[in-house]
Amino acid sequence: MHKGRRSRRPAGKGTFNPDDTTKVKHSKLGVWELYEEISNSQTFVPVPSKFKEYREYADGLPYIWRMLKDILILQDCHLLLVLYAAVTALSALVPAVSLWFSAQLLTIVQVAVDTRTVDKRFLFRIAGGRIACVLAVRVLAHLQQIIATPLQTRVKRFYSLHIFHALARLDLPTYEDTSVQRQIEASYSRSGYGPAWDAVKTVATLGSTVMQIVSQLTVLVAVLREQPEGPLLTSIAVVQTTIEYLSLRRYIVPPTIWAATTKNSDYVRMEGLKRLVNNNEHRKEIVAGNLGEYLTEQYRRLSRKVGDYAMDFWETKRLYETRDSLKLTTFLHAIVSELPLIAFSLRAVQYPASIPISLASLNLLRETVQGFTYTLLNLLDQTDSFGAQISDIKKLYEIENIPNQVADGTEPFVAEDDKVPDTGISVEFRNVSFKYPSSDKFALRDVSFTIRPGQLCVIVGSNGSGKSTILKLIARLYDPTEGSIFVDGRDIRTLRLADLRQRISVLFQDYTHFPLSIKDNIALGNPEFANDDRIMEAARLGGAVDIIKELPEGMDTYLNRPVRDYYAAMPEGTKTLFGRNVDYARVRGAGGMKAQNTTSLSGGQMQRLAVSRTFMRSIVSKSSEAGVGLLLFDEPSASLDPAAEHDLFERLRQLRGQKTMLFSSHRFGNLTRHADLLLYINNSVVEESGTHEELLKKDGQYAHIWRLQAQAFLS
Ligand SMILES: Nc1ncnc2c1ncn2[C@@H]1O[C@H](COP(=O)(O)OP(=O)(O)OP(=O)(O)O)[C@@H](O)[C@H]1O
Repeated sequence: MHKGRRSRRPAGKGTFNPDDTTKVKHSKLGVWELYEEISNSQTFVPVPSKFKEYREYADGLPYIWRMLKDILILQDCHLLLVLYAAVTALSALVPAVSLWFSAQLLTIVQVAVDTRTVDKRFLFRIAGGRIACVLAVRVLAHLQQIIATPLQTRVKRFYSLHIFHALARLDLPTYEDTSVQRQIEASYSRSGYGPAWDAVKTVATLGSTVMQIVSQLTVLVAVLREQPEGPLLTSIAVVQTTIEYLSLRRYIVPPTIWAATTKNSDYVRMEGLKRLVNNNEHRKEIVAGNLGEYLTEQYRRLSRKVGDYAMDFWETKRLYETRDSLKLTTFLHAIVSELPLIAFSLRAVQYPASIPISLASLNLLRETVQGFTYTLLNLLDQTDSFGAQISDIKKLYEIENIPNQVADGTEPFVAEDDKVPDTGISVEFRNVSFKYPSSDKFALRDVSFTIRPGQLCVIVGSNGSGKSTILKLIARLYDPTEGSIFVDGRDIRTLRLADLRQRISVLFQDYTHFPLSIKDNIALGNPEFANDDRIMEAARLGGAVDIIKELPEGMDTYLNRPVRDYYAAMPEGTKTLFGRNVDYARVRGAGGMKAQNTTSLSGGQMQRLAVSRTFMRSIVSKSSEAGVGLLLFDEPSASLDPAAEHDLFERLRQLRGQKTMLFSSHRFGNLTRHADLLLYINNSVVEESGTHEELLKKDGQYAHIWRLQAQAFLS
């Protein structure tokens, strides 16, 4: 992501269509195509166009108030905040004091011209005062930093927790919703300290800028009033300030909405080749395929073809900006900024007696105008970004209230008297159809079936037929588009989600390995119930004990360490560091480098760990803690070898007791023969259902595929 200025307006509504030439300006920068929204605010109309924006921000103000209240109750933050405000206010006053000293110097010069005498003590006092001002700026800036550090860390910690909680509670369709994703994104600011701290800083800077302007203006008016050329000086100051502001603004304001892409296939290919040789993942193929020379030749050819424009977007943009800066307007600006000097020279010719004082006034004026321009510019800039920040803060607080799309039910669904039910849970699908939120296609169409308590049901079907979807709907990750699902005769939409999920255990086909230790990965199957012995038992049942023993840190091993090691300039002989392999490709890339942080296991080994987690949840907890009555397994044996698969099914059968079990599989055999109910699903529809024998007798698709697989096995 671009580290420069952020676009200062919050993302608006509507869409950005690069092909719409009425609204979007297209330019070509080297290999890049830049599309910029033609925005009215580009033509400088600051005040009226901003009113609408400000009104929008106004409804974010209550959130700022809430933020301040939240920050004030954090440990010591009220004191720190008061100190921070005090130091900021003091720093804001320094320029005016410094200006006042400059004016005093002017008076001394004036007196000297008139009387040919200098009050030396007064002069030293003033000079001392100016030096003190310079020192004060440094000291105050340092103090501000010292106070800000603990403050920003605490604010950041507080809001990290806030965001964590807001995210952890989101359900799947809500989390996948792009508008929700955008809202989440806004709650992280580019500065890295979160929108809350950014806003605090902006409020402080805004206040200090206003103070600076008012105090400087007061001093300036007081000083210039006593000058014979007062009105002339003031008008020149205003003109010059405006010109400077406008010319600076031209460079500072980026178009609000823009996009850049490259359609240069040679450049894209070049970048692809670069990644290919830089990434360890592909090294095996490069070496085995003897691709080194070929790749270099390709790269050389492309590099020659694309030429000097083979630059990333920001480099290209900088290049073009440098060229733009040579425009006529920049020359004009340079000339205009010389005007005061010319005006005063002419004046001096006219009234030679006023030369020293005019020059001194001119100097004072120039110094002030400079400071003034930047302060003013800052103020306008800050009100802009402050508006955007208000809306970010609003989003930050609103993520707490994002409603989950799968609405919670109200009825309890726990075992009566906290006892584990002896029998499993029954499941019924009644005319269920379902489309994923992001898709127009039905993943399930009019599916109806009933699994009685304690039955073993296997759903078979080809890839993409809808097997996993059935399991996801039972766990209420999504709600059916049409029809209803019942567990123990009760509509799952009426049941409390936490209760429902507590009584179901699911092993997903696309299970993921959490970036935590193996121990945590297993324990999270049922964290409240977990202890070392139970985790070990779950690992044994999942067939993962041998794999874990092989690992350097056993149960405490992180397969994906979420925190990277950083190192630089390692001698080439250092193969491992902190027990992990040193990644030289990354060391080469930059100074301090993130290190390789994965320990690889095979697909089957990973699956055993995932199965152990499921055992932790469903089987180990035979006592009342979990009360699981329904086990859902989505292709649990897909990556297991036949012996491991056989063992797994044996253990599952022995341990499941009376619980209802539902498997999805596209392998026929071991499991399907033992099933009480088989559902053969094809193209989103349940086409056949019954026991293995019944379906063989029926001689339909199931029988056909069964015979195909049996033949393959026998031949
Ligand atoms: N998150 C999703 N968003 C949109 N479409 C999806 C999503 N997940 C699955 N689908 C689509 O829904 C249909 C059914 O998918 P499902 O995962 O239930 O099939 P499956 O029978 O389990 O397949 P496999 O044997 O490959 O696991 C497929 O067409 C798939 O592309």
